[in-house]
Amino acid sequence: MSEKVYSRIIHNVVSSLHTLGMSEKETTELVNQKDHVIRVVIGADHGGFEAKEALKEYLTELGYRVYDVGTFSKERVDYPDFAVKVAQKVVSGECERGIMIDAMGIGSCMVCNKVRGIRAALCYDRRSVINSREHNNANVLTLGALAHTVDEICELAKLWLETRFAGGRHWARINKMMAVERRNIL
Ligand SMILES: O=C[C@H](O)[C@H](O)[C@H](O)COP(=O)(O)O
Repeated sequence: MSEKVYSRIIHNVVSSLHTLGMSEKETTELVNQKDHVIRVVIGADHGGFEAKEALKEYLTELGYRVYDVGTFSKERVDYPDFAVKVAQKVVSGECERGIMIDAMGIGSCMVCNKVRGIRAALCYDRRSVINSREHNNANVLTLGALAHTVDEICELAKLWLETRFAGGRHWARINKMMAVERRNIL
């Protein structure tokens, strides 16, 4: 079985267990087991290019398998072209998480959240990073290169990748959030 298919099955099974009545503690423990991040997809527009290059090196040194979907120069590009690639790698199960950097992080967040299955969070400090993982189970992080130094971007990305979903009361909210998405599709 391919890693992609396996990831999708695990995700669906864990989500269903809570819905079917598994206790919060058991579900959270199971989520934490599967919440181990190995593969991270990163992307950027021209504004985030330099930060993305530094982040790629940093995350690789930390031991992550990093997939870079571009952009690959400072030439002006359109952030939706890269944000959607990041989002697709996450929903396909090829990567557990995605990080997208543009000038302010806003446009990329908007694009990623239009892809079914994505919970993208534009974060701006350690507290928002932790909240986006513990409460919102964000699977894509967007950051603004103009809002941070490269070192800050690396630090925020590391914290985000290491912070686990808290489960518990947040499960019901995530399920309601995803139900909104399903209703919009129908
Ligand atoms: O939210 C969008 C991002 O901040 C973009 O990086 C930004 O709009 C790009 O603008 P410009 O083409 O002026 O560099």
